[in-house]
Amino acid sequence: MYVKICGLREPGHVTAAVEAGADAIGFVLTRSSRRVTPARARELAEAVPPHVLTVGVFAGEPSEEVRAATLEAGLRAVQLHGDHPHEDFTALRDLGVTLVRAGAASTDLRCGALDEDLLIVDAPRPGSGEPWDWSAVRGRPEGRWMLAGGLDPSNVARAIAAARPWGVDVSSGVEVAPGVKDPGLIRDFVTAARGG
Ligand SMILES: O=C(O)c1ccccc1NCC(=O)[C@H](O)[C@H](O)COP(=O)(O)O
Repeated sequence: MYVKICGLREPGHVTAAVEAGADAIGFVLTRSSRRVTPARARELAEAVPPHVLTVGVFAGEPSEEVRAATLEAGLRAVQLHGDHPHEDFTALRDLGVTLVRAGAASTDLRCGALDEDLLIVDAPRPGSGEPWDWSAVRGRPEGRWMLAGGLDPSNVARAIAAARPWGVDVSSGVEVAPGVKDPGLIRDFVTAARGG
């Protein structure tokens, strides 16, 4: 099970995610209480080993802004939320990073439909921690897709059983306060996602 921990802001939490065995870690570079600057994302990402994907999270910014922030932060992946058109993915392809499309269950559920490499099927309000009916997408998404939205260590196994995703993505569910991650919850989430 591929596991992404999103919205990291502190070096100790990045270390906790890497040591717990996360496959990807996300830095929010869009409007959010979890937002970090590209310079801060670079500092945080510098200690991350090459096998872990470092992801910049965006929502609605023009592709030139996404490109500039991704290069400044030195990240290995771009995650676009919202109604980004196909052209935005095409425009970012030459960056040579992994392209991730994120949207609610009402969007096109075929991974690669907009030439993205990975798909995240999320709650209507990304990063809100609000659970939704994960079983509603069971059997519908195609390709490499992650389930997100309201997951936490106590429900992630049930969510996986309900939706049968390729991977999972979490932010609020490993926090003790809005925007404040907890190393123990990060470890518990990764363990639970992998059936431990
Ligand atoms: O996390 C945010 O604040 C955020 C803001 C705007 C766009 C995307 C955002 N997060 C994207 C993520 O990948 C989250 O991990 C995902 O939406 C799940 O969030 P949660 O329900 O809090 O676990």
